Amino acid sequence: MNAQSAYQAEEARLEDVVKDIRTQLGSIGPRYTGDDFTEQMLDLQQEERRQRLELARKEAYFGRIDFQEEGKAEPKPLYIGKAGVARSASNDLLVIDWRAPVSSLFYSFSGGEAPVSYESPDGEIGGTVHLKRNLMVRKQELLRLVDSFVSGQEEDAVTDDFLLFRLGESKDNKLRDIVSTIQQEQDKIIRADKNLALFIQGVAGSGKTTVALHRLAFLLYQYAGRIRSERMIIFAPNRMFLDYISGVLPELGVGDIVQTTFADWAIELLQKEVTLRPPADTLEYWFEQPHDIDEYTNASGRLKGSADFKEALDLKLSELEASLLPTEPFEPLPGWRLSPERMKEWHETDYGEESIMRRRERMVSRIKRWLESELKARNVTDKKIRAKAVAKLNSFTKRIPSYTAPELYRKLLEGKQGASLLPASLAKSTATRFKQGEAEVEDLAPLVYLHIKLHGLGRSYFDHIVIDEAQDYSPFQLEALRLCQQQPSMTVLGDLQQGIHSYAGISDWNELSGRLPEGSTGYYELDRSYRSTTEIIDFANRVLSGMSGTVKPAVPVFRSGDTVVMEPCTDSGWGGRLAEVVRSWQEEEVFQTIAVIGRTERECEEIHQALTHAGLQAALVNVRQPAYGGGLTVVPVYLSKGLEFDAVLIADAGQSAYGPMDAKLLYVGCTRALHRLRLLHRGEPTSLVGEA
Ligand SMILES: Nc1ncnc2c1ncn2[C@@H]1O[C@H](COP(=O)(O)OP(=O)(O)OP(=O)(O)O)[C@@H](O)[C@H]1O
Repeated sequence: MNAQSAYQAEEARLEDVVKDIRTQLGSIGPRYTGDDFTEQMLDLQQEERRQRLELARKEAYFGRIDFQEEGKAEPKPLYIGKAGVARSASNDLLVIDWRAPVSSLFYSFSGGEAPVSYESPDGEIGGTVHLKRNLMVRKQELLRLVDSFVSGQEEDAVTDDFLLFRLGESKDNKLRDIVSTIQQEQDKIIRADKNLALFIQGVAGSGKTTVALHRLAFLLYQYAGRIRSERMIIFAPNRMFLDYISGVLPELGVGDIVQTTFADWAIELLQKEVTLRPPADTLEYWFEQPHDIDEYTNASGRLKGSADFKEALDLKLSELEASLLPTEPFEPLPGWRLSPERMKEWHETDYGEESIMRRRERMVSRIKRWLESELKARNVTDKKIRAKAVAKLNSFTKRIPSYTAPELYRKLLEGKQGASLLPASLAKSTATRFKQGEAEVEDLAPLVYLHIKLHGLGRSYFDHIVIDEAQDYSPFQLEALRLCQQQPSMTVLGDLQQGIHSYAGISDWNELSGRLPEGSTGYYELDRSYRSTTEIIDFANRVLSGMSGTVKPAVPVFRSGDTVVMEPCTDSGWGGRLAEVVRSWQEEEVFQTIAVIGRTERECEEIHQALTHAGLQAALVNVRQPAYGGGLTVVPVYLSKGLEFDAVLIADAGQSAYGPMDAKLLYVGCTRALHRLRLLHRGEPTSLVGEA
């Protein structure tokens, strides 16, 4: 079939599919609003079907793969889309969901006549691929068709036309789904087994965040009925980032997954028993002034987040548990005796799996019940005697300790005991702060851990946990989250090379994965960067090479763009030049998002003033007002992490702005750019950039 008739045939099929989808949508009646439970359930199913069909109506499919299963006479064309659709009259599959086992062929097949296979619920299915076709459908119209493989025809070089087209587009202020162009190495992660804690180390722009979100959609499909979206959670570094990624799951037809920050989640779990010192104070401290290496190593966040601290608290918890068991008998009245041995027996046989304070509660009620039955058995009616017995009961049970997590944490950090757990001054200042009910971000992991050990999980049990920017997590945070699952099922992603919060995070993935049972973890690396042009990645790799330790350069997908420019400028001309560059970029009318990235918040204020003075309208992002709305943005480099912009201007890449300790920061700044990167520098350029 020639290209034109192939196009016409696809157009005709698309028309037929869209017509069928419309008919099906039209046949769905109004929503049920009554009280009948069965009707409500049916309505829910109907609503899910409606949403699936709506998704398919917009863009029915994006790919086709003709697969001839072993033993079958002919290949079968399979159309892959965001939602599976069966023909109304016959139940034939018109579109196959991208998450279905057979769809994995579309992502894993990279050409050739050799046999291929995929894992189905009934085992491995083998066969051969005859055609792989990408189809771009928008608003029910076929806009593009590209065959990346046709059996018997010579193969094109490995350029993925569709991917390059997609990457070349300009972006607004939201991350998007990538179902039509998921790459082989990404697909493996998305489809990996649920019952693992997957650790993903990926260079900047390798699609980690995107892949993790697609993985959630996959898990919900693959384990439908066994896991629920309300019991999945995504931890992201801040609310601005949460807003940035908020569109992806709805685009994939997935709702109801909690997306939050560790701090917000922890405060909620602790039932607001503490208030949080604004995280902005910590950020300001670490990013607005210089620090030496020792300060990072001995930072309070590292100490309180360490596995050693967790183990020391475990010992204290064991001591507390032991102290729950009365060593004295309970003797409410002369001659009446409940022995410690009996209480121990209750404790060990009946309350084994309960949380510490729940066991305490049960012990106290049991002692009460024992007293009640004794009073009854001995026929005590005299009110005075009863009151005496109850007073004894109250003073006896009061001696069995009871704590909330903040109370216990504070008690443990006071006095000599505190100095045995943390450096004395740190223990003291933390305990003092807790007197006012104030915690710092770094106290949240120990608090959550203590809370769950003391009071149990409640509703905070998770089927799956995603931790984004996990290089900024501490071992203690992982331990706290581990308590929220019976067995690890996590997607933990990040980039050690972007670990700019080294006053709290890790320097090796093993610090986190080593906390989990052997055999329960998996590790993947993503080296290809999809965000930026080759020129930008090559430049960022130069910055990376200045870092200490082993570094892994990002590998660009071949997409050439503008040369990266380093431009000297004078102090006096700086503000004016910033505005000139931005204005000229805006006049090109090709970029939807432009960022001017400053080193500190103070520098960003200066930049913002200069742009405003020149008549440009820019949004200023800072720690107290982190909101990203697209357009022109001025942002401190440490808040730009995770975001991306069509064009980036690093406001000052001079030696005084980015010293030898700042390679990760500058790397983060440069890798935010998709299509264009320029760096101004006042005075000497930073030595981190090295020689071209
Ligand atoms: N397979 C793909 N097809 C199309 N675009 C992709 C693909 N993979 C990643 N991208 C795009 O690359 C960009 C970077 O993705 P993402 O933000 O998920 O990467 P990341 O690894 O989390 O980056 P960083 O560590 O820098 O925050 C996004 O614009 C995303 O849409």
